[in-house]
Formats: sequence, C-alpha cells, structure tokens
Amino acid sequence: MKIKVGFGFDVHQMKEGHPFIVGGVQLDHHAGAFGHSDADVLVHAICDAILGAANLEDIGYHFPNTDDQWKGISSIVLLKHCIQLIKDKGYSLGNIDAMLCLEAPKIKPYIAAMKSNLAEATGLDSDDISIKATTNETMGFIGRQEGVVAYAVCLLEKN
Ligand SMILES: Nc1ccn([C@@H]2O[C@H](COP(=O)(O)O)[C@@H](O)[C@H]2O)c(=O)n1
Ligand SMILES: C[C@@]1(CO)OP(=O)(O)OP(=O)(O)OC[C@H]1O
Repeated sequence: MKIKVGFGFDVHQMKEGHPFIVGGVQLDHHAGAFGHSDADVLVHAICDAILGAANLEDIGYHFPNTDDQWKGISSIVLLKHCIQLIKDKGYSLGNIDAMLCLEAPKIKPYIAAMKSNLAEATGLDSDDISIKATTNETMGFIGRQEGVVAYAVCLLEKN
C-alpha cells in the first residue's frame, strides 16, 4: 500500500459582526472570519492537506476566488469536491489532524459537531479526525483577534 502525507495552512481576517463558521459550525461570537467563501479556515486547511497529499495543486487552483460560483459557498461543499478529486486519482483518506490558532472563543464545546460535519463530508470515522486549538497568548494578529489560522495534516492511502 502507498501512503502519502499532506499538509495545509490557512488564514482569514476577522471582522466584527460577521458569522464565524469553523468546521461547518457557526460559533457564537461577536466577530467572524471573512473571505470569498464562508471563510471556514479549518476546512480550507484540511482541503489543502488533502489536495497536497495527492499532488493536486491547492484550494485556490480548484476554487478560484475570482469565480462567482464559489462566492459565499459552504466550505464543506468544497471539501466534498476535494474528496472526489482524490478518489478519482485512486486515493482514500486515512485520517486528519488539525490545529486552530485563535484567541476566542474556546472551541471545545464545538469540537464534536465539527468532527461530525467533517466525518459526513469525508467518509471518515469521527475517531480518525482530530481537531485541537491554541490561543496565541495575546501576541500578534491572532492575539489581537484580527485573524484566525488553521493547520492540518492528513494521510492518504492507495492500494
Ligand atoms: N480558541 C481556543 C484556544 C484554546 N482552547 C483550549 O484551551 C487550551 C489552552 O490554550 P492556551 O492557548 O491557553 O494554551 C488548549 O489546549 C485548548 O484545549 C480552545 O478550546 N479554544
Ligand atoms: C475558498 C476560496 C474560494 O471561494 O475563497 P476564500 O474564502 O477567500 O478562501 P481562501 O482560503 O483564501 O482560498 C481559496 C479561495 O479560492
């Protein structure tokens, strides 16, 4: 069996009064991430990890932010597209490990719902999806809550 590792990173600007969608879940917060899509930073990092593992370019290549087709779209839909792209290349997803960097809110209450959304979109068991978080200890743009960051790694398998 062939095993491939993938890595993804994403960052989005935070805006007051904007919905904050992370892992397909709307967080209860006064500000949210802003982008061309729903700006789901966690799902974007996961998409890039999956695409990277299969050497299939990146999220902006498949879903350009100049294309109105993707404007305001749920990133869960983009993730499902990415899963189909790796399947077409003969790969299946083994697991995901992701890390969010945001000062607030605490994501612990939302993790189970995020995992459930990601499991549904990817076909993985929830136990093969890890979502963790750290603050940036008040430092820099994350610490000032001007932006939110996510990192993800994944494994792909091919028989
Ligand atoms: N947005 C966040 C940030 C952190 N957590 C959880 O809190 C723990 C402590 O975070 P520090 O950055 O202060 O070390 C962290 O390990 C997470 O479990 C969180 O849920 N949401
Ligand atoms: C997802 C896309 C497309 O709607 O838009 P954004 O929400 O701005 O997200 P980004 O992480 O910059 O990456 C790719 C974009 O093409």
